[in-house]
Amino acid sequence: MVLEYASDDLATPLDHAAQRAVDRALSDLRRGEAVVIAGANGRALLAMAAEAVTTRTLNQLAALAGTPVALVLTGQRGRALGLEVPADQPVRIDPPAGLSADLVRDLSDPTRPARAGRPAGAASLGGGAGPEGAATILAKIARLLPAAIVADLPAARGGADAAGFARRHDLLCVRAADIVDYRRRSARSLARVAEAAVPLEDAERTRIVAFRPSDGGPEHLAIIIGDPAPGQPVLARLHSECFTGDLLGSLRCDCGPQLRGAIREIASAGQGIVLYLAQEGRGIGLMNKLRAYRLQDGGLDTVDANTVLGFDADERVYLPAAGMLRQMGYGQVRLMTNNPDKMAQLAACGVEVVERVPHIFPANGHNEAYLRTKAEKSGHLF
Ligand SMILES: Nc1nc2c(ncn2[C@@H]2O[C@H](COP(=O)(O)OP(=O)(O)OP(=O)(O)O)[C@@H](O)[C@H]2O)c(=O)[nH]1
Ligand SMILES: [Zn+2]
Repeated sequence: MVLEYASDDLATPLDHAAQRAVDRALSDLRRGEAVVIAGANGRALLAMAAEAVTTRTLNQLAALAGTPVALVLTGQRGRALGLEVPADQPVRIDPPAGLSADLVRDLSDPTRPARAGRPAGAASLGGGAGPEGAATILAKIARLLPAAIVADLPAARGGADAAGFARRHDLLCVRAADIVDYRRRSARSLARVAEAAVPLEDAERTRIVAFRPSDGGPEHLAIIIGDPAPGQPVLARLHSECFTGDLLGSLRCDCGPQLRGAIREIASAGQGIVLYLAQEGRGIGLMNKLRAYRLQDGGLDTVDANTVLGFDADERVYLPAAGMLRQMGYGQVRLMTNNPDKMAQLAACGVEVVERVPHIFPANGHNEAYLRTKAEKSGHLF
């Protein structure tokens, strides 16, 4: 997922109302409630997270909209179900026999015991995301399975005035375009909120600077070791949160050694920065990462497990990282990574990568296949 830095990003004022609407919609979605998503040309949908659906809420949604409910999946999930559809376009499934809560769960969650077959009534939605695509993006940002139940809101029912319909039924109305823009805007609203010295076992001269977006989105940390000079290339590690590896010492990945190793290496170089980014599970969230592990235990590799769940192989965005570095005065980095995509994305977000510093740790008896897949499929340079 590439979200490029746009040169007018810092100049245009943040649309707080748009960000607030998306943020509130995220929380409604996570509670299993419906939201109204307004697209272009007066099209509007009622949407609900597939993961939270029950027979009762499915029926409520259909009654409220007065139209049949459909399931929206990502193209990745559609392909995993045997549909010949583009991976990057949403798929809408209107089964002729209707949808039950069990069918919704089986089609959207590959960790369920019942293996879903190829669904009937599926159509790929080309030509941009539209409100259906926005519904899957909303589910992703909410760290849910990337699937939604939707029902068209006909004009006669209030679809032409989606905001009015939402108000009458005590629902939130959010614009599809604002959902699509949410992460880019959120990164732009990051501000330093707290800072303290935190001497570490391996790096005593360490400060932690905490960043928070003004829209209630995820908070990220800069771990600053020594006194790296602003305006000069800084030795930096962009570390994606990994609860299992960083905190518990999980042997399924290489994150624990990479985090501690980066701190040690930067301390011995004298100065540098570790950004600790809230993008657990390559951006799919911890719950979904555990689902991906489950699929890996069934034989899939780390990339296929993500796509079978309906995600891209890597859902991370680096705008927050770039924004933090730039706010602290660092426009150039010597990046500790084996991942060429990380370098390209940081560069696309306006931070120059002047050098790649390899960041390789030995396999541990459990993560050989994981590391091999990163090299073979994700282009990691080991
Ligand atoms: N979805 C998913 N995420 C994983 C899996 N294993 C580890 N992760 C996550 O992957 C991220 C670790 O990636 P990083 O080490 O930052 O980056 P990288 O792409 O490996 O590149 P490097 O900079 O070379 O380390 C963390 O967010 C982990 O939680 C997995 O099997 N599935
Ligand atoms: Zn990990």
